[in-house]
Amino acid sequence: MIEATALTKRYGAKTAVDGVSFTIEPGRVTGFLGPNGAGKSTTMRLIVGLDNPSAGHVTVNGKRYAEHASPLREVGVLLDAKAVHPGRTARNHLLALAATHRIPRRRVDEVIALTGLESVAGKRVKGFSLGMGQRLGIAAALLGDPSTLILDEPVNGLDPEGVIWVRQLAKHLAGQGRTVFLSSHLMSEMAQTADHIIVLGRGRIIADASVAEIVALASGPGGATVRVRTPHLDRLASALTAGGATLTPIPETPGAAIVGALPIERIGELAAQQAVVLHELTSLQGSLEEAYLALTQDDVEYHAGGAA
Ligand SMILES: Nc1ncnc2c1ncn2[C@@H]1O[C@H](COP(=O)(O)OP(=O)(O)OP(=O)(O)O)[C@@H](O)[C@H]1O
Repeated sequence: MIEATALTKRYGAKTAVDGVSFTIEPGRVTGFLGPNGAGKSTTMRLIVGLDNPSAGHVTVNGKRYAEHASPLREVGVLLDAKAVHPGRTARNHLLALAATHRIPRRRVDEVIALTGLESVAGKRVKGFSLGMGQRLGIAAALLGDPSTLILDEPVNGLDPEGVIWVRQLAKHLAGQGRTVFLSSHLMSEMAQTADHIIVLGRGRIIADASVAEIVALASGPGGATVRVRTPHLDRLASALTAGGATLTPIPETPGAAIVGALPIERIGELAAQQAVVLHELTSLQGSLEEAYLALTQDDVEYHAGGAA
């Protein structure tokens, strides 16, 4: 179990993590979602004592990371898969780690097999692809057979087969009663992997709930989340926000926006009243990806009168 209380990290004037409190429970996969720069990596570094908090505290199984007699046996961590001596072979890297933590050699072979690295274990790490490096990082995290796993962007660089492998591994480890905490910016991936999700935005917790609850939360009172696309977004935005809707443009798709707090039928009716042509009107209930977008993009939200 990981418990953070009012955890804060400031770098000069920048507050990377801003008074965050959460509990990561054992026996389930908890996803840590947030856009780039939200503070996910900083939070993970604070958990494992690679950085000191400016305020607040965080414990793993009731103690600060550094207070554990053998941290590698308590907490397995993948933070930066490139932090490996490039001239060493994968097996020697794992053997060196095992030796410093009095972990038996046979455990090295076990994690090599578990992570599918048998064919490259004797090769130097500097020739490894990003995906192979990620597998080696996960092998190192598993070495001490820890009850808590913290993996920062573990599917980064993996091929589709590797992504499914990480997904199954995370679920399997949680099924054994371990605490599994994974970060990602891939909402669709998290929806398939995590039982519980914490969404971080600009250093603060936006949501801490099950996938289903997060989708419902983003839908807001009075209606599901709906995606619209029109050549006349400004006119539609005025009509919808006047009708009580929230509207968040999707920057990558001109004319598209996520609409909340208004039923899909009412959105269609208001568009018709204003003679606004719709190229798309889609109900997004059930899509964590769109929910996440609506939750984290509130800074570009149209408000009533703001889009005339
Ligand atoms: N050592 C540091 N010195 C100064 N600022 C930092 C430092 N580390 C992180 N930051 C800043 O803190 C904020 C949070 O960064 P962090 O890396 O934790 O975010 P993240 O959610 O993990 O994003 P990403 O997915 O891009 O890594 C960013 O604005 C970042 O620039």
